[in-house]
Amino acid sequence: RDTVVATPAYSYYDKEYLCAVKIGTPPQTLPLDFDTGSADLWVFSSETPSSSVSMGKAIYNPKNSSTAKLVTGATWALTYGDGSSSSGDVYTDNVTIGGLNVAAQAVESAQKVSSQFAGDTALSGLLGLAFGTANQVKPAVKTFFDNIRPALPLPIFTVNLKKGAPGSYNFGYIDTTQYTGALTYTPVTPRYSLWEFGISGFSIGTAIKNSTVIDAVADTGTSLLLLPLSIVKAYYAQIAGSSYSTNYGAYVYPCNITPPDFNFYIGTAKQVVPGRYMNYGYISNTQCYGGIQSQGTLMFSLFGDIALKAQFVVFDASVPRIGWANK
Ligand SMILES: N[C@H]1[C@H](O)[C@@H](Sc2ccccc2)[C@@H]2OC[C@H]1O2
Repeated sequence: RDTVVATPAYSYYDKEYLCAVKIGTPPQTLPLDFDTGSADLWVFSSETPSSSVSMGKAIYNPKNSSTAKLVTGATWALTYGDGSSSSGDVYTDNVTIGGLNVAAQAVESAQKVSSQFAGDTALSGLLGLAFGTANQVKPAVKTFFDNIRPALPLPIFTVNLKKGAPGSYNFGYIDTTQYTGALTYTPVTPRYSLWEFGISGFSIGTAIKNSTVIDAVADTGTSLLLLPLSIVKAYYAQIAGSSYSTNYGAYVYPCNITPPDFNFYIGTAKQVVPGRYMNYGYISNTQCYGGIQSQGTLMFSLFGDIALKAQFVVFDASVPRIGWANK
């Protein structure tokens, strides 16, 4: 039974959520972005070029850990959906999250990071919570969740992100005080080693349900809610004064308007993303960046933080399946 606080970084628009992770002996604490959309635990380290390490950023230094061991010959390289990338070598070391400890967890040390990571002054790395088959270390290593799973009462973790406030990741149990109503589960098909599921339909504001199966991935490492272009257009058609900004490559809307709710259905259960959650930030004192954007050529929709922060979500590896509840 373990809980860890997820604090929004850049909290004026909740770009990402970071959790304190202790690595090494004595422990070195780093804020990591728990990412259900990838499966590698990598960190800024003493091996990361200093020009890529922003002032004050916490880094992992294996030389200061009596339990660090280099995994000879192991390497890793990642390119994420947003084009960011990182790569390096691998250590094993003690990793503790909340009260859960893995003695010889693979910790991937960054010897190279792309500009998106170098420019991110908040995070010190990522902790992947997708299925282990997505891990990019050669030869492959286990994810934190795969290592800790046998020690958990249930093979699950839950995600309770919040708008502009700290939420939590819980491992091994469901805290029923974190949601309202019922949890509704639907199967996960990990064909890309991701938490991929189907929604049975959607509705905008108070309109009736549009029954259409949509293939989606629950991704805590993605900030926005990315949907098929037809749905995105129908959504912004409900907001007077909204438009597609070629400057930003995104839909924007007048900040003084509260957008409609976006509702998605798990089976017959209606899951609500309130319109007040849709402001992803001011781009001027009148225009705001919409939280819903097009998934473009992606083969699935991406339920990122804009949707996740409105929900309580159970990532259950036993079936696998995913459970959703309003809160
Ligand atoms: N699963 C996601 C991942 O966590 C991020 S990597 C990232 C980059 C910069 C800042 C924070 C995180 C990237 O965007 C979508 C997909 O890839």
